[in-house]
Amino acid sequence: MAPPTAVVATPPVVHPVNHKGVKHLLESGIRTLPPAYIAPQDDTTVTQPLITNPTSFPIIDISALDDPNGRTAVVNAIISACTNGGYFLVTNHGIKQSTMGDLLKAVETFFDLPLDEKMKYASDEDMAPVRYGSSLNTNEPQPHHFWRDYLRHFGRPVIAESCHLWPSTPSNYTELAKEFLETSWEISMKLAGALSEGMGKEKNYIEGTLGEGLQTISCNYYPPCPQPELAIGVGAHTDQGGISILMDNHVDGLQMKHEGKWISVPHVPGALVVNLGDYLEEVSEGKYKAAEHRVMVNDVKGRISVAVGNGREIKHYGCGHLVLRFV
Ligand SMILES: O=C(O)CCC(=O)C(=O)O
Ligand SMILES: [Fe+2]
Repeated sequence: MAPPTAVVATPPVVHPVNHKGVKHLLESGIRTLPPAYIAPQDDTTVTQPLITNPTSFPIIDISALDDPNGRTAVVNAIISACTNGGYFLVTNHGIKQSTMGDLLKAVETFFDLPLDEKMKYASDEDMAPVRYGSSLNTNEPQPHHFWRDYLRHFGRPVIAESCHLWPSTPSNYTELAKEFLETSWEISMKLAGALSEGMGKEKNYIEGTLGEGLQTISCNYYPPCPQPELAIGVGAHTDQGGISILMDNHVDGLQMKHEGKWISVPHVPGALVVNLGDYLEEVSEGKYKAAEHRVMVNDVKGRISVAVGNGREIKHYGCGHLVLRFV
């Protein structure tokens, strides 16, 4: 009898990160996807029925949260959405629609800058105070890349000390990003109040566990992709932090997973997308769900999103410290 043949697993091919980004790659004239961008089929294929009906997506008007008569109904809606899937759309949240539009425009202008300008913000530090990059926020070798470029920096607790490091072009970026970060924190804390009540705790319970807090803002650009069925903008993941608040330019792509099915997030003018991260699931002992989500790409129109993660102070992340380099 022949001796059994050992089955040796082939190590995954790892690719160095392309710091210059997907937009630059596209502008170099590629017509087909470089192999490094081909995602495993399970990540990209729609294996489960995809629900696109906007009416099945929770939309919560939070204007009555400060009104003693209307508060209970809003609190219950927030608790219900966060117990079921950990995501919802929020309206009447206090961020002006003009601020949202202007910030999306400023982000688009940033990604349209010549590569040299953007590369001024490229960094090898995961925790650099500002970072232009592509794919994931890491320099570790990756089996495949995501079809996404990003600009990422911190808000709380270091806005005042670090905002002079943020992109100076376009000139209105800093003011708009500051406003979006500060208001996102206020909205998150209102939501955290409702969620604390849902846990039978004082309104400020969750906020009290965050210490001085930590905010990251990710401005994401997903250019049109020559072979969108092979690539993924961002693979399925949950956010690490507490409450993430996101807006986009109404180009499809973001999907939430609910009971094994991917649901496309609908576009409602002026609304923000809220999704809970791992910490909210942890602090609520599983009552609230961290929402698994991913971003698909298309071959027609670039998607831009701005996402703010609002979470616990940095010492809880086990990932070192903010590297505040004053350049
Ligand atoms: O761009 C999006 O819609 C989502 C981005 C995202 O999930 C993230 O930055 O964690
Ligand atoms: Fe995310």
